[in-house]
Amino acid sequence: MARKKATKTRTKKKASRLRPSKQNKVILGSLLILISIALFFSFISFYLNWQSDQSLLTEFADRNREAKNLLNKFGASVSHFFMFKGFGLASFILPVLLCLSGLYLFLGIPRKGLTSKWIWGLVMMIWTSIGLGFFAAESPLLGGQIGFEMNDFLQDYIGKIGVLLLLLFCLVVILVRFFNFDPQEFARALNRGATALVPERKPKAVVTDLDDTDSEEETSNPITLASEEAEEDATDLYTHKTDIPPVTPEEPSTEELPDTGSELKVEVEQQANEEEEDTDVAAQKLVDNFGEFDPTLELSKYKFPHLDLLDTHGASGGITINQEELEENKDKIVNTLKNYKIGIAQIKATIGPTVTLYEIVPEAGIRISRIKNLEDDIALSLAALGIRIIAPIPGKGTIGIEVPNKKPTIVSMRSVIASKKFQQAEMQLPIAFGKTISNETFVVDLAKMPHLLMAGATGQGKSVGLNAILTSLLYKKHPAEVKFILVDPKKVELTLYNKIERHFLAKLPDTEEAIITDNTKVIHTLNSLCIEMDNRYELLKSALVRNIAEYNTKFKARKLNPNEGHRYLPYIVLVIDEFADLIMSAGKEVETPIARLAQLARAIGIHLIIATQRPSVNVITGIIKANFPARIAFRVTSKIDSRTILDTQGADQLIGRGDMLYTQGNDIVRLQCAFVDTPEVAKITDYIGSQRAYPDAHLLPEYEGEDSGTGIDYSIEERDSKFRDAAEVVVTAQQGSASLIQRKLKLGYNRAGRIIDQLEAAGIVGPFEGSKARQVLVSDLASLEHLLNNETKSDS
Ligand SMILES: Nc1ncnc2c1ncn2[C@@H]1O[C@H](COP(=O)(O)OP(=O)(O)OP(=O)(O)O)[C@@H](O)[C@H]1O
Repeated sequence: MARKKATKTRTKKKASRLRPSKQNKVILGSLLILISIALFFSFISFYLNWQSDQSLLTEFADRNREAKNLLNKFGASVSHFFMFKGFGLASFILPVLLCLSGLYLFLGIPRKGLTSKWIWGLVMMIWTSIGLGFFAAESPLLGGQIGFEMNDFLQDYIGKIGVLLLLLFCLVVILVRFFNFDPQEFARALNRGATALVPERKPKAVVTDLDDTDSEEETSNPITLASEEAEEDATDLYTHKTDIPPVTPEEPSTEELPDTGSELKVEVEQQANEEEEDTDVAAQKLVDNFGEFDPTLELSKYKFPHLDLLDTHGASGGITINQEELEENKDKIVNTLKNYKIGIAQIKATIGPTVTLYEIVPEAGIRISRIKNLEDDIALSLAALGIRIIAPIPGKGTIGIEVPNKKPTIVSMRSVIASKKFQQAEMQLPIAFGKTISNETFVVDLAKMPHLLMAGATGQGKSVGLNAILTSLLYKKHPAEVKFILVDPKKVELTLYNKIERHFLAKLPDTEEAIITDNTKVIHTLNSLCIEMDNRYELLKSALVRNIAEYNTKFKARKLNPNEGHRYLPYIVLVIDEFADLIMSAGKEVETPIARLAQLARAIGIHLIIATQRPSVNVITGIIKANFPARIAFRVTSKIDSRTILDTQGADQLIGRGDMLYTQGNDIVRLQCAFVDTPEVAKITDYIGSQRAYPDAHLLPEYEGEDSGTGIDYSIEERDSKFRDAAEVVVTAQQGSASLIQRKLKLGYNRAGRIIDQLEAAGIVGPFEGSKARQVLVSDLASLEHLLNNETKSDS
């Protein structure tokens, strides 16, 4: 054992001895620089004295003879070898290369790229030597013996013109590959005209910019310069940065920027750049060779559904204005308010598809609460259902009274999909919900919501709303970009989407149907989604990005290696149609994973849409509500239900048939949901389903059912006093084993086993997996804290 160690250290020592130390690099570097200087001078003096020194070449050992070369006999011999026998004038490239290598070593510059400089240097040496041999065949000293002989050799085979063409071709290769010469850029520069090429101009611009020494200007300088000159000229950036200090002292206002600070900044930036450079260059090469990664390539012929699959539902597009109705309602409002001694200074109407908004400005001195209290009286005098009073309208100094139209206009899905707003939406997951009260198409991004809670009494338009969401996404997204998980306990609402299983749906491995209709499968799917979420977080972490959009951009730019597990991540949208049914029968088993997903899944592209008929507190629990800021309320039957879903009343005053309120945290917007009928959905799914598909639905990670463990249901009070400590140990170590808890907390085996069961019941560790340690379902301490806090809140 000891001997092994000794040999190991010996080999290590050997290896480090072979690698030149810092001092040795300086010594070697200076030696190379000095040799290059010696060669340079001896080459120069060779041209002046070669004739007189020629006779000495054979008498190198004779100490009495002296050469005229600056480096005496050594200089004369070496120069003769390189200049006369070798490459002629092109030999000057050699000291340049040696000097460059010396400087790299001396200054400790990373040797990346030096080899290619040597290769290109040698290529240029040969090319110049042949070129000079060709053009100046009568003075052999210019091309050297190699140039002359190679010329001779080539001419024997391809003739003079052949050699000339070959030389020209090599010149192009050198210019393009080594000097990055771009003929198009050159042509553009010529086009810019002579004025742009006035030599004084560019440096002047740099100086004025630098004079400003504004931090923003500093960063913008290299960009403008880089685009005008060479794009990847990193040294340029460096030089401009170091140029800054000499200019700044003249400006009194920039004194607070000390020299050392700016120097430090340059160093740090350079290091970061260098690290990234490697992957960036490799990725750029891949992109150059294969183009950006295209996730849609597998189904590249996929055709998006077209507008004709949707119906107009008799709506011509605009809304018909009934002038009489308008006047009548206005008079009624004014008279009712007059009866209560409320004067109106101004009244204005905005006509929407289902309701008309009358905006009134009361006379000075009238209290808003008085109008609000008259809601029922106004409704009575207008003899209409669904009157809603908004006092005041946020952002405006007016009071709004919404009165339903006698003849509502259907907002067809076709009209919202065709709208410019939806077509041009630059959103990750655009959804066209319908139209606002002022008849504008309302488009929101599901990715920003990031989860949606939808409630409404039966028959008020929930299923149509869900179809509108799914249709919006089907019209905008390629099958590679988004996947749906559909939970449909009623078994009839979402069955049509079965046809697009292999295009757009995701499911658990080894399951027949992608659309989930029974509760155990829902629990498994939710837990599998949690695993997918953790996997995605791992991927994001290793890619050093914060969200799915950045991750996918990086993946498309080929900066992430698929061999390391990276893959293009589609968005996943989980739709649960009847949540009440689910939570009533499965309780915590459903609530816990949903809460976890809702809390954590936003950044990694998993979004939840939950719809329920019964928006009571035992269905929409505190923990769920807290994590679903975006909510939609269709008509509900009581004010309490409206409060549960929206935190305010209003949903009880809606008129049904797609009339809805939408909130994303602050304001509440009244919308008319777009109408998409079942035959239209059938047409869309048929259209998509008939196209070429993936071999299978998108597969979610496997989840081992915890059938044996479902009986464990510890309440919070029953938990062990060391429960929290144990949870922290398990999450920190990311290892769910009883023996770990036993060791760390010094507990007996039975107690540790009990705690593990409690951790499982709390959703912190996964189920028992035989000999393997249990999977830890919480990724870090912050998430654990969050989970436990929410648990206590929802319990109280
Ligand atoms: N946006 C809309 N525009 C016009 N009519 C609508 C709209 N939404 C719903 N309706 C009408 O209301 C009926 C019921 O809608 P829907 O099936 O969506 O209700 P639901 O809330 O899902 O009911 P349940 O909970 O019983 O399934 C539809 O058949 C349709 O006639």
